[in-house]
Amino acid sequence: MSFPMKPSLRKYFIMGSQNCDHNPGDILEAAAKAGITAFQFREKGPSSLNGNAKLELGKELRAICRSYHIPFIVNDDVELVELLDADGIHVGQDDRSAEELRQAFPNKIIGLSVSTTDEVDRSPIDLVDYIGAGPIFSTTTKTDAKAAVGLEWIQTLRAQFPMLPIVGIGGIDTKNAKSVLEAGADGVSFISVITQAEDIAKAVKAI
Ligand SMILES: Cc1ncc(COP(=O)(O)OP(=O)(O)O)c(N)n1
Ligand SMILES: Cc1nc(C(=O)O)sc1CCOP(=O)(O)O
Ligand SMILES: [Mg+2]
Repeated sequence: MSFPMKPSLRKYFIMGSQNCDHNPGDILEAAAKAGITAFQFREKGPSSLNGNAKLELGKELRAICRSYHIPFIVNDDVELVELLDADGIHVGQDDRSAEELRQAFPNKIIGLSVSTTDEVDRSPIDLVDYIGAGPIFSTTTKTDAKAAVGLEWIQTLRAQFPMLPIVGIGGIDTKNAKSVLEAGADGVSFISVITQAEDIAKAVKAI
């Protein structure tokens, strides 16, 4: 299935079991029902699952995305992309290169993180489908996140790449999401604003 890139980035939810204090499938189902436009399976960091447990959770979350017709993107794990027939993969500067991924997956969505102009200069931007720009605001969800780069980073990227699909990430919540779009992003990606929400539907709609 193919997905239009910019609309898919509008409300891009990211999650792994390590982010959840109750069933991840129930959280994704509630978020999908409420209108998220893409999902990234990011099973990573302290207390995350490995091996078969990761695969089984991935299968469950993949099926939910299929039933809501939203792209299912895997973070980092190339093998899992194949095992789950994911719609795409998101990688950072220290992960598998976008060149290799484009060769392996000519028709899948490839997302790449960029946080500095040096990273942009080193990256094959023309080979990827979208870029993740962040952390826009400070975040405690990713333990090795860089210092916040601010909304100026979105403005800089948008000026350099007028047509490129861009999604902001890091510390995005119901109050500041609009400012990320106003700075020029096509969408926002977020974890804790949903996994820690008392009312997931209300939070997705507010974003
Ligand atoms: C949409 C989006 N943007 C950025 C990231 C961060 O990717 P990366 O820098 O590879 O860090 P990890 O997520 O792998 O810890 C992302 N996952 N998604
Ligand atoms: C996975 C991730 N990547 C980031 C980056 O800046 O590249 S920030 C981040 C965590 C985002 O979680 P929250 O929405 O809870 O702040
Ligand atoms: Mg990564």
